[in-house]
Amino acid sequence: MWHQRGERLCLIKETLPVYGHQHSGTELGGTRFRPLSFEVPKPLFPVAGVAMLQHHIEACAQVPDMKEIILIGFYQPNDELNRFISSSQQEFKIPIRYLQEFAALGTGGGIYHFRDQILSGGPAAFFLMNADVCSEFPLQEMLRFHRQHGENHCGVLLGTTANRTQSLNYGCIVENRETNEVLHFVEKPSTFVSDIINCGIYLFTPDIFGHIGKVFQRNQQERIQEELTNGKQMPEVIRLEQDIFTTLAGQKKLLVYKTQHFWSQIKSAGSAIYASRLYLKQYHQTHPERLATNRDGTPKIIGDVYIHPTANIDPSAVLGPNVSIGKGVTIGGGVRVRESIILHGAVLQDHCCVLNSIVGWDSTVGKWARVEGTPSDPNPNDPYAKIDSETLFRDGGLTPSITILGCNVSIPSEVIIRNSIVLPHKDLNRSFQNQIIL
Ligand SMILES: Nc1nc2c(ncn2[C@@H]2O[C@H](COP(=O)(O)OP(=O)(O)O[C@H]3O[C@H](CO)[C@@H](O)[C@H](O)[C@@H]3O)[C@@H](O)[C@H]2O)c(=O)[nH]1
Repeated sequence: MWHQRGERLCLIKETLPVYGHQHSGTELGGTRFRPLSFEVPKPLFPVAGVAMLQHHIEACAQVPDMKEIILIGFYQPNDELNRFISSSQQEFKIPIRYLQEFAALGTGGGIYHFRDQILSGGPAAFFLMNADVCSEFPLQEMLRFHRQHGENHCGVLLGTTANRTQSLNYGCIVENRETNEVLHFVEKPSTFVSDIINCGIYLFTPDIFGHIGKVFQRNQQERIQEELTNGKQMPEVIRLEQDIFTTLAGQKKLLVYKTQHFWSQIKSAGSAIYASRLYLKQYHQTHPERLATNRDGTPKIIGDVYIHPTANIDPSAVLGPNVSIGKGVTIGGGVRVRESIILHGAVLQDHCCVLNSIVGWDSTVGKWARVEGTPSDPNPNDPYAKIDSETLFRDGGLTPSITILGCNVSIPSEVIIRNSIVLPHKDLNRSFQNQIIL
């Protein structure tokens, strides 16, 4: 059946409220990503030089017979998203469409709502991915695994190993080690369930919609009742994890494919710097042309560095490791940048130093200034540690984290900005430490 129809499509789901406005309830579309998500929807934020979503799209485009990519969100499409879609279509030679939900329908509700579009063309299976993850996206391996395991199951979940404490922040999967069937699935349990966690990357057959449909019908009764009693209209929210996986676990319907390759969530701005490091490392195999090299008359490069071809960098600057320099950035003499993302149009004046920071679009860092943050990397001594996407505040204070300059911020010469978040369009006149500068 697979080969006869041979059609596949890929969905990348993301809740994309317009520029970080929040929907009630859950953390959606970039609240922990502020102030950067004021300027650009989180999935378009550049990680290792390209939009976060481009990494998903590149992985999909490499799967043979991939026919289409659909992006699902409830964000009003704007010029930036449209430009991204059309340039990606051209570059990767694959149709890409954006489907807008009328409300946040939940991860299962969204795909169920658009099931006719997803199933048009009779796909044998489709991938579904969370937009806020970075991964090597072993899609072809998942496909092989799916084929090897016959036709009874309706989904393959990508799993990875986490340590016991951090596993509680994810969907936890208990598997039958011989058959790889999912025996139990618990979303963010309060006590330890399993060290195999859900990566938010799935391969489904169309049968998944039968299972979502049953939950939809059941909820429909409750919705009608609610409407009659309270006059309130409730959207058809269905959570893939709690409402579908938990029920299907133990029924031989779901399998888990465990990856040894890199994977991380991208929830906070700090995790974008970590994700950049992972992708830059991967470029050695996939895109060596994106990595800067040491040549005469160019800045000194240490480790993995991405530089947009339009950036103007003084040869006496020293960059890296893990640095991404965006379009049109200007970097003066003697500048040092390490573990940072410099967004397009930013200017780093002579001899300034930028460490563990994100410098926003069109911001300026003055001469001899120092912009520095605290990295939020996973514990390097624990092979299964994941990045902690901490909340902004802990014990009444700002959690030490990377420094973020919003767009069009101006840092004067010879000041130090440490562990701070500076909102857009600020003209600072002194040093700051551990502050949110509004
Ligand atoms: N289109 C759409 N997308 C949604 C909706 N709700 C959430 N999403 C998107 O789905 C992704 C994950 O949703 P979250 O609700 O933020 O869940 P999570 O805490 O990241 O946990 C999920 O991902 C983990 C891996 O990163 C998993 O371990 C966990 O089981 C779960 O799937 C994000 O990209 C989020 O924007 C919705 O109503 N509509």
